[in-house]
Amino acid sequence: MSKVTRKVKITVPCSSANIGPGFDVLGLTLSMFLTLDIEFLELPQTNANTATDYTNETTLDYTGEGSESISLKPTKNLITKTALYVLACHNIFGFPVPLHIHVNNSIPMGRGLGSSGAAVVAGVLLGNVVGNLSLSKDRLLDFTLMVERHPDNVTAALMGGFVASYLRELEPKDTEAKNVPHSEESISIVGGNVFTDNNDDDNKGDDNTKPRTVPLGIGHYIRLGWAKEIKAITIMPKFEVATATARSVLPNTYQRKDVVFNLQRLAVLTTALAQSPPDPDLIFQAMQDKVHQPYRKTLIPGLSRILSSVTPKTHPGLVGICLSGAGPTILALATHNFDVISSAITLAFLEEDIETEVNVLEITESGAVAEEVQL
Ligand SMILES: Nc1ncnc2c1ncn2[C@@H]1O[C@H](COP(=O)(O)OP(=O)(O)OP(=O)(O)O)[C@@H](O)[C@H]1O
Ligand SMILES: N[C@@H](CCO)C(=O)O
Repeated sequence: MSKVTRKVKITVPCSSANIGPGFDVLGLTLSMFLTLDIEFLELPQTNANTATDYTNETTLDYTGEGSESISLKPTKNLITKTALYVLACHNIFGFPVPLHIHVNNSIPMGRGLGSSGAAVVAGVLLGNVVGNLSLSKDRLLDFTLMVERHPDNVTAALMGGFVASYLRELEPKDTEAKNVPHSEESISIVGGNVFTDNNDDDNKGDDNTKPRTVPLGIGHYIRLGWAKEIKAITIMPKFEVATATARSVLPNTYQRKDVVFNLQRLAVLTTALAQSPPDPDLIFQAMQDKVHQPYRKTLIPGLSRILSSVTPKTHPGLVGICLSGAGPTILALATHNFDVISSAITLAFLEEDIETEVNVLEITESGAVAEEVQL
């Protein structure tokens, strides 16, 4: 057994994105977490002076959601390959010390609760800690946004609370860099450099020994107010919808009236959710959407019926209802009557032969944190 020289704990909250009309804009952190317990192990005496890459000596173990499917290979796992990418961007190729990382994940995958965003944020924090990079939170955001290009989940998971964000438009040379891992496709890392699994030919002529420079200030965000009375009920169907699939059903162009519909509601919603006491009728109407939910109903049986039949009038206590992220989870925002509201949605899914898991979650103020743990 190698001696443990340092311990760090990383905690990242789950997140619900879009909140109705705020497609790729709004994110809200909720009290369900991904944690990493990282042990730094003593360098082996034999090669302490020569070796610099301890990726192969780094081990992962994993409990919780995804324990049966997630790769424990540091070069394959989304958390560790994101960390390796951040290190490579700072000319550190591979983990500079052997690590043992225990991952405990409570965030179900492919359900619209930001599991991939949390994994990416955890990976960026891991790279920052292991490489002693001392990056600011704003700079950490740049790296997360290179890996997950829609900012809603990752910005909320990193910063915490109810957050609106947008991306600076990037040059094609930045977005096409082949050494950037992507949270929504299969990739691998060879010798500290990242390649896509799918087509090795894509990498020909691309110099992967030189890390790309990550542009500064990719993401911009603002934390919004949240009325303390409003809690989040998540009604999570027991099937997955990959974000990539849920994005593939969306159109490439929209009619002006649909865009205006969403913009009007989004502007009202960002303030309405901060007002105390909340106005259910205003919020419910402001959470309507014509940009993503109508197209995703083909992937989620019962979605249209649930969104139109559970209202503040039929279910007092409800203030708003929407698809959480890319789905299939339904996010019901409510001040009281949580059981009645969640039962109605559970029943509607059961009528489609779909079982669900219900949670009443708090909105977390704090985003991702990395803390030293006393030995
Ligand atoms: N803890 C984790 N460790 C490693 N990989 C993870 C982890 N969590 C998620 N992933 C990866 O992310 C994928 C799920 O990402 P996807 O974007 O499809 O769903 P989601 O993030 O849960 O949903 P949404 O983005 O709508 O909130 C998983 O299949 C897995 O590849
Ligand atoms: N805004 C994203 C969130 C999912 O990650 C979407 O709806 O596709």
